[in-house]
Amino acid sequence: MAHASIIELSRVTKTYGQTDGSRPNGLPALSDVSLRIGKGEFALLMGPSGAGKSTLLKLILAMEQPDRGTIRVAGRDVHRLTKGSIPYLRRNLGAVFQDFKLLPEATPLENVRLTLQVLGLRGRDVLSRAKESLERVGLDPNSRKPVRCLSGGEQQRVALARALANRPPVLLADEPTGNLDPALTLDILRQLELIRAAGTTILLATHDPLVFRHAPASRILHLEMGRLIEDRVVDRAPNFTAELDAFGEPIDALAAIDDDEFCDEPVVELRPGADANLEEVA
Ligand SMILES: Nc1ncnc2c1ncn2[C@@H]1O[C@H](COP(=O)(O)OP(=O)(O)OP(=O)(O)O)[C@@H](O)[C@H]1O
Repeated sequence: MAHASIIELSRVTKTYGQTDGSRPNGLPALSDVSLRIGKGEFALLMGPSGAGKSTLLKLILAMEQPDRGTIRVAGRDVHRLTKGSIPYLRRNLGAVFQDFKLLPEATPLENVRLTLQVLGLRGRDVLSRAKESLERVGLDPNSRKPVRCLSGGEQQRVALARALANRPPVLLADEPTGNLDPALTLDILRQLELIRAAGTTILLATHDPLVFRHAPASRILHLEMGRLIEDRVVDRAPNFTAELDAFGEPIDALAAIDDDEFCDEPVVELRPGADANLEEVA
């Protein structure tokens, strides 16, 4: 089925400055990359370490500038946006990076709520949206635990909830299952599939073969040495049950982890407007 494009790269090349530790000889991190991702797709960006996956995501987020080429999100060239429009772009793109930088002393709800405030949301909407997005990823919005007491998988879910709280049409995820065991990896994939089924376009970068085998992707993009060597439409029905049987773990492994013995440290209350914390979330 043809989709209208929501992300479009046209002949994009990106070289990092040679003085800051990039590849020798100024080899581009991305070389003449063109691709389109349709609305509602689940695109998997594969490739070994150093292939250029994070660079591609950062270019879409306008965190890096291309040397050449154009990058459009929902038809708008993200590198020609006025400064004032960058927050607009960020609001439309949810992002989960591996170093998800949650506030360790804050509860999941505080983490999500503060991010929404940084994005400029105010009023009653903030709390209800924060709660809704935690519920959406299967977490209890009323949990009083600081996130440092949560398991890796639970923390990753908080990061996902934070990226989704603003209901962005597109979710960019860079190794969102890094450091998670196989059962939790599959659990995150299941969450992502639910998010996609609710209408969010997903671009997930990974070099994890387990993710490659099980992500319910509609498109496989393969980068190597900065070049897009494969762009293939696939039709994969989500199926997490067979692999879980093999691991002998229940799919809802997180529910079992979430018990009070895990951490009994008190929560440090964050006051609304605690600016020192806001900077870390942004
Ligand atoms: N800020 C930077 N400055 C200089 N070189 C960089 C920078 N970021 C990335 N690179 C270089 O660009 C190339 C692509 O890196 P990138 O992080 O995009 O790859 P990746 O596929 O995401 O790898 P990984 O899976 O290890 O994160 C690598 O050679 C890397 O060393």
